[in-house]
Amino acid sequence: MDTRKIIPVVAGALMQADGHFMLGSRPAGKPYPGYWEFPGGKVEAGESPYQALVRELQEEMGITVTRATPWLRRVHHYEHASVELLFYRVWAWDGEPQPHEGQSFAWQEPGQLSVQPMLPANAPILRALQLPDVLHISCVHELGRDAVLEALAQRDDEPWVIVREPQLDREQLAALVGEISQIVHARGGKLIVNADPAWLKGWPVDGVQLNGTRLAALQERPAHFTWVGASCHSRAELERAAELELDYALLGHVLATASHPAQAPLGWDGLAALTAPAAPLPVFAIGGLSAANLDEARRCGAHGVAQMRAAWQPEPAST
Ligand SMILES: Nc1nc2c([nH]c(=O)n2[C@@H]2O[C@H](COP(=O)(O)OP(=O)(O)OP(=O)(O)O)[C@@H](O)[C@H]2O)c(=O)[nH]1
Ligand SMILES: [Mg+2]
Repeated sequence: MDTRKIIPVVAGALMQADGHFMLGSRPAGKPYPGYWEFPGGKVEAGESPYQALVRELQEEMGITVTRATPWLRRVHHYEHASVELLFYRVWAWDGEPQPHEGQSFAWQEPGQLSVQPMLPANAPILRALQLPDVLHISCVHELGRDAVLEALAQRDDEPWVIVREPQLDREQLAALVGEISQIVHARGGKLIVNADPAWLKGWPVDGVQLNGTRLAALQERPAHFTWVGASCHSRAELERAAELELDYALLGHVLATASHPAQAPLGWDGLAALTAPAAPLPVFAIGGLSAANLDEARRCGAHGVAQMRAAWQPEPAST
């Protein structure tokens, strides 16, 4: 075990509306010069992490952060130091980024990095930026197959769909997944299935979603899937999912939902408490939510939201 002091660090991903984000190069004279990172630095004594973020981005790039939300937490042991990194996503700021320390800045597209090398601790963070804002969870057991397929066919984005239909046997699930795959993949989306990973061999899927029981039984991340998520309800489950290096967790339920009438919802405060100071892996808030709850979910430490019934119903007019 590493007994060295762990240095608290904050870093911010400046976000554009289309999902592009900014990296900066580390200046000469610091550890890992020339490596690309999210701008930020060490938290000073007496500062909150958020205050440190605002100060670092002011000092290093001359911008004033006006809106940022906690996103991911990660401990990494370098040869020069052990660090606990709190990553924020920065949604709004005043001023134009200026290299105050001789660095370079580059806007990057998720999954298509044009600069290198990256700081070693940041691989999972860069991968998290490929995740969408919203996951759509199938609801055939309530709304019927036709309603779900029709709603999907009408989408004009690249939807990430999780098929979760515990009432279906393996053969029925395979048939449904085949149909949904055609629509999702024609749109450039991703398809994840909540089932025994062993069932999914050879199926046209991009990932597997593990329920709590499967997560608890797992010794390592299931192989052969690009994306692996888990359904979590507690801090212990979140930590376990992060240890297994899974890609995301669904965390809920946040609001009262028809599918879990007997259990009390977490509420927004409960969600924030479970992720504070930042989640160990990307969290999608779930439970009675829709895309309209995205800002609130992010304020409470989530990466995004997972929507179930709302995914297949016409979107309410925005207010
Ligand atoms: N800023 C930043 N630091 C990161 C990231 N990822 C990561 O592992 N780190 C590590 O966290 C530490 C941050 O320190 P820093 O050198 O930026 O600190 P600083 O701005 O306060 O610099 P200073 O102490 O030279 O004034 C370094 O050990 C760095 O390697 C990242 O994305 N951004
Ligand atoms: Mg720095």
